[in-house]
Amino acid sequence: MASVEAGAMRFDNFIAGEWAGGQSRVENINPSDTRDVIGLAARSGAADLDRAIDAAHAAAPGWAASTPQQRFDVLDAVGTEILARKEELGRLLAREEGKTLAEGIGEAARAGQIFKFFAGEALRLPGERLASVRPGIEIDMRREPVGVIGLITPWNFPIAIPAWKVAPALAYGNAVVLKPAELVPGCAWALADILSRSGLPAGVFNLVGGRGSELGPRMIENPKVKAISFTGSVPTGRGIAAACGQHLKKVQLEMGGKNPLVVLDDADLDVAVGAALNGAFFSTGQRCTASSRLVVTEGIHDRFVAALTEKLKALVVGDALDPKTQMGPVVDEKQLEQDLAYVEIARQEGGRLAFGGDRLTLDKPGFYMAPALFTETTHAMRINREEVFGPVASVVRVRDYDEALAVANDTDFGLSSGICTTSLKHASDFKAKSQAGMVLVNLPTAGVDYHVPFGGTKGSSFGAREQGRYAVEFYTTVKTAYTQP
Ligand SMILES: NC(=O)C1=CN([C@@H]2O[C@H](COP(=O)(O)OP(=O)(O)OC[C@H]3O[C@@H](n4cnc5c(N)ncnc54)[C@H](OP(=O)(O)O)[C@@H]3O)[C@@H](O)[C@H]2O)C=CC1
Ligand SMILES: O=C(O)CCC(=O)C(=O)O
Repeated sequence: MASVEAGAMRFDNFIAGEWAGGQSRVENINPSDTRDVIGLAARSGAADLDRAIDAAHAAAPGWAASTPQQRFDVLDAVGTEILARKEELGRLLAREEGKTLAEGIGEAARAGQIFKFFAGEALRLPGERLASVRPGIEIDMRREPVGVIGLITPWNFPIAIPAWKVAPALAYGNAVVLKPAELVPGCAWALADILSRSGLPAGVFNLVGGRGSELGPRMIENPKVKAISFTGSVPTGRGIAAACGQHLKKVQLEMGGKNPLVVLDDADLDVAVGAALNGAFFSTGQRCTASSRLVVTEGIHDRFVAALTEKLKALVVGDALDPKTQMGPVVDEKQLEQDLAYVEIARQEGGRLAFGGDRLTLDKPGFYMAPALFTETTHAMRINREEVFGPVASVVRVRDYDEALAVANDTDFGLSSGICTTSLKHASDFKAKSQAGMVLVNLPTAGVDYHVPFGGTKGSSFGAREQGRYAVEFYTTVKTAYTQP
């Protein structure tokens, strides 16, 4: 068994049950210290992808015919190994993505729990039986695997997002080709390594590294691929949806967010500040569920801003692997430039920079930035309309709950939303009227459970929900069978 702690690693493709290089190799760089080359990852060409799809296509019927017990055993074994190795995997994750060590370990554990959850779901494949409107006929509705599914994943949750796509796909009897983000090949490779020893037949799971802009369109065009599940940016997601429409392919998209956290006058200040700090800045703000808009009523506004600013001053930014670090680096230079550009845009729009927003020079070369908090912003400003995907949050001051709700809903996105209040009336009203797929009361808008549906409304998501029991919708197709006994 290869160890992910070993020096310079090779993150190969995994195709038809065998490890293979791609067309070329690309360096996997540590964003906390760019001198640290974690490994060399396969950059695949069209032929590599085609081989992976062919392998999945050949293996799909066998896996579709596997018993629930076989599926349970594989997924349970994968979950057990991930959980047993969560520190080591979390370390690899923190090293390649820049999340803190604690966050990395937490995410690895979440991936293990997801496999355990879907191991159980493999035993509980739902079906339905109804009487026919015609006499003497029985109807049953059964769920069958879709076939070969292409999974395209982003860099910000390098093990949890592959896990929450791969685990249900396998639990419901599909074969998969996983194309992870090029920035984070290590975690996908580690997952493939664990799957390779899980008893899964060759070809059911395939890993192909490489450029999404080249491999993605080719994957969608291939008639052997029956469905695509994607998490990433809005423009890429829209392009994938259009291409899948062209090829009449099932598609599921999880994209951006501009998630509001409403703070009302009657909120517990410590709870509100804690939720904002965690929701906006943990994981360096690189979460589609990040609380990037802080919508605060005027009675608590100044106290909230002062208390949050104090927390930000004390937040330790540094190397993700240093246990003292509370916020790691941004994932790469391109994302850092995007974050800094939005700080400038917000300044020019008239936002007041209450804290941070500068590139930080630490004792090692990395993509460090001070968390940025803007105040005096309006919801018409670009900083409140476009996803930054970094440690940048802006406060919008509002009169009362009604205005807060209107501002919270005035967005093209609808992934998650939150409210901090001690009023049951306002909490209940917000849960009913917030136009988001996930609503949280007195909690951060990010960091959600693994066993319940994940997804949003409006421009944030498209297609069936991910995670929990609801994942069955995307990863199966329904057959209606009539019998006259
Ligand atoms: N909602 C979310 O969870 C995420 C949102 N984002 C947002 O996206 C911005 C850009 O990040 P980025 O990583 O470039 O996001 P992308 O949407 O470009 O990447 C997500 C995944 O899609 C792949 N991909 C890229 N182009 C295509 C294509 N044409 N067809 C199919 N797949 C493709 C990527 O591969 P490759 O890595 O090779 O490019 C990656 O695996 C961020 O600044 C952030 O705003 C980013 C990550 C996650
Ligand atoms: O907040 C979470 O728990 C998950 C966030 C996520 O999936 C994402 O940012 O892509």
